[in-house]
Amino acid sequence: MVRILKLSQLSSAERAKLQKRAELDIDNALKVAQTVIETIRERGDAGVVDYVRRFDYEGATVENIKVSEAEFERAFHLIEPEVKTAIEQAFRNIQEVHRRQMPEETLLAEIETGVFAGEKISPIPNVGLYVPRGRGAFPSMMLMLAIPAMVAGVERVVVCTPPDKQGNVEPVSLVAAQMAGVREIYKLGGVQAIAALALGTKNIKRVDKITGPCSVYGAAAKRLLFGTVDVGLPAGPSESIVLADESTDARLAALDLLIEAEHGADSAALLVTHCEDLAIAASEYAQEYLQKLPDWRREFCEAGLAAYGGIILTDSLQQSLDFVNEYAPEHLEVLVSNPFAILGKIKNAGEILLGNHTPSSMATYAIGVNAVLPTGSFARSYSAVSVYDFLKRSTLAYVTPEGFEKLKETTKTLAEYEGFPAHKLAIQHREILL
Ligand SMILES: NC(=O)C1=CN([C@@H]2O[C@H](COP(=O)(O)OP(=O)(O)OC[C@H]3O[C@@H](n4cnc5c(N)ncnc54)[C@H](O)[C@@H]3O)[C@@H](O)[C@H]2O)C=CC1
Ligand SMILES: N[C@@H](Cc1c[nH]c[nH+]1)C(=O)O
Ligand SMILES: [Zn+2]
Repeated sequence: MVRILKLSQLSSAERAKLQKRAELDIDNALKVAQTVIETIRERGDAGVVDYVRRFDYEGATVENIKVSEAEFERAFHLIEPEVKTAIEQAFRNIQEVHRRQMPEETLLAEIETGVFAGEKISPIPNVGLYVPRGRGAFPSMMLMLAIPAMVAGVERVVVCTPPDKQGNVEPVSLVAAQMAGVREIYKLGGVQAIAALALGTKNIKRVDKITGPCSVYGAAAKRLLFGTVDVGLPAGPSESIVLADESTDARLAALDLLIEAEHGADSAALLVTHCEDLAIAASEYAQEYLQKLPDWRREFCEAGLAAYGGIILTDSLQQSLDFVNEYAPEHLEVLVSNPFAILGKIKNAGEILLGNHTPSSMATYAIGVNAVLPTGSFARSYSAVSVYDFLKRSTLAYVTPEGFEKLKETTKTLAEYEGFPAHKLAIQHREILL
């Protein structure tokens, strides 16, 4: 049985534990990350290689941690035709979604007569993408990161992704990277990847921004290197809420509960409902579906559902919605009778998936929406990865002589009040010089 927790009977400590998710366990990873970062800072490429050897691939050398042309080529021979077709459809949809996101390059509007203001959009010049590979292969994440970066026009896109024990990068990820136009890939995972990208070494030029989901080790490295590099959104252990009412098919609720649960023992998968019959039925179905998973994935589900997840029984749909908004899940599936009717009440969620035909696995692979999403309650303020992660905005202004006349007194008055005489002088002298 998947545990059923009655919300009104939870102590504030139990609610806080649910809310906090697996971020609880980052302290140990921070210690590991600190040592690795210091070593890489001092020893550069040699330090990077030492840690690849220790954590991922014993045969790593300074030369072979970069994916070679031969490896790119070989990946095309290793991919199964149906996987290639699937990647191609995913690619098209992700590209289409992100092309539609692209804003106008320049925006300049007349704010008052002769006063033009707006912004100019430019890509970030150097970006590092982290594509995980620990408890799964993630070519889908390669697409989700590389496509918006390319659509945004980033000049240098570098990818780090862990090698397997034989030193190989997962081949479908290499095909996906090539489709998106990425050619600079290093076989680095966890802390050594984030540190190399943030600090730079002789062989790996530093980047301006790193983005991509990772386990607790990468997350710890990002936390320590915040300030050295832009570390993007916090995208950690997967989490989800399936929101259900009395109309929901308990089998769908149970199936979708397991989607996020299977990522790892640190995943938080919740089913939230005010309907007790549904809660009990979904718990039983989930138990049944768990038997269809291989042992290691089932064990992930069981551990995560017992520690951070389960079924939350509320008193009403409104209380369920309040819980959702407080929790701010990465993924939210709305399986209630009329999902559009409650859309306006959903305030905090990385992704909102409406109705019975929109399971989160489809959003991860095929719809085209970005599946790299904020976790750990950061959906309260962060958004899914998008072209905006790879763009920055410069404000832009142009004032005509007529506009200058309109703004000069205000500028002088405020400069005087704030005590900045040079600010005022620049206006006063213009009145004489121009
Ligand atoms: N929020 C989002 O949008 C997404 C989140 N995810 C999450 O990202 C995470 C990916 O994690 P993983 O699959 O584990 O891949 P990962 O690539 O982040 O982790 C593997 C790396 O961790 C390092 N590592 C492993 N054990 C270590 C140790 N004892 N000490 C130091 N370093 C160690 C190794 O260098 C290895 O390369 C999962 O939690 C998954 O749920 C995945 C996709 C999307
Ligand atoms: N659904 C995942 C992403 C994923 C990629 N592959 C499988 N799952 C997430 O929550 O973040
Ligand atoms: Zn997933």
